[in-house]
Amino acid sequence: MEDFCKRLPKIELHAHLNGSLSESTIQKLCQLEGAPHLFDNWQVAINHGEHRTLSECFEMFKAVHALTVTPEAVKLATASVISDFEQDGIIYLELRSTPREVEGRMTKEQYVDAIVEAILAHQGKIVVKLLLSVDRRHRSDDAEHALKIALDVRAKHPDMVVGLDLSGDPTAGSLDLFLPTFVKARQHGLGIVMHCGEVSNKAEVLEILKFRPNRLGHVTCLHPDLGGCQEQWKTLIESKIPVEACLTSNLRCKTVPSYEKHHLRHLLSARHPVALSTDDKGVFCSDLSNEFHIAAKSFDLSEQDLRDLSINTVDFCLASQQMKEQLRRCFQ
Ligand SMILES: CNc1ncnc2c1ncn2[C@@H]1O[C@H](COP(=O)(O)O)[C@@H](O)[C@H]1O
Ligand SMILES: [Zn+2]
Repeated sequence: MEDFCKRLPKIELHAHLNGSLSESTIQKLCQLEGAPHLFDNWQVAINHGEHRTLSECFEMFKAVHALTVTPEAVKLATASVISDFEQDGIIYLELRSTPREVEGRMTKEQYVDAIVEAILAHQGKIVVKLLLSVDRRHRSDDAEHALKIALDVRAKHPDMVVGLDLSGDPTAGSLDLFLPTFVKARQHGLGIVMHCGEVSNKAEVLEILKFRPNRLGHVTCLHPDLGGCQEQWKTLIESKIPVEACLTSNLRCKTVPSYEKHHLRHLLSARHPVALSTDDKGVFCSDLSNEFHIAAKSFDLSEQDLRDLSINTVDFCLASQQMKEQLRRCFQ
């Protein structure tokens, strides 16, 4: 089964750039920055492993963000992440990242340009699209800025940026601050993906479901067994909005008690559209093949079930119809 999961062509729709860096990429970035001690910081943070809480997970990103501080580093990081996904059998990747500036070294525009350059320079077969993230800890101006950058990049490279994401510490910020930007993004034809219900927050979950993003990330605390309630769960299931299910991420952040009790079980039994996703394969040390394998073991899925799961994910991509047809042909 492990080998089958590796060989199965897969689609990754929920991957944060700075959360997806492998140990060897982190090492290269430390060399580039001339700062070997930053590798020690990263190792200390990653070795915290199993015992992390959600807020400690967010500490991990600081260790990585200390390394992707120049356009050159961002380009190297992006190129490595794309190659890693390709080697894991990913045929289509929607990579997301939060435009970040580092005083005196990189503007947000340069940050995003570096990602775009790395995507354009990649020689392999994997198709890569970009989503720009809005961090809940930031201000509404930052969200507007992310939208502007997304539209500017789209003007230069029409098919590259496919949407806007809402992410960041789920205990910070408020949806209302950013909703006007997401409304505008939708009017401009961008796709919308939102992290939803990583912590219990009924009012916000219902507001997000009402807004109807193209896809939802996590939806962890909606089911009554996981801190939610019937109303949230029923509204989700009736919405039929595809869910990016991140098994290991949720387990490692301790928002679900075990794989077996993960809400993916309920999503599968309700035949809800789902896309297995890694979230942060570097931080949580699990690639997409491994996530498929875990799903198979935890929910008794057959090879055919996994094949169907993977193929059905094509429908939830934010790419053009033409690209979706191309992906379906890949599976055939
Ligand atoms: C664990 N679950 C999660 N929930 C919410 N946001 C998350 C996340 N995992 C990652 N991020 C978001 O992605 C950023 C890192 O990648 P980029 O610098 O954007 O490439 C984090 O700082 C956080 O804002
Ligand atoms: Zn995420």
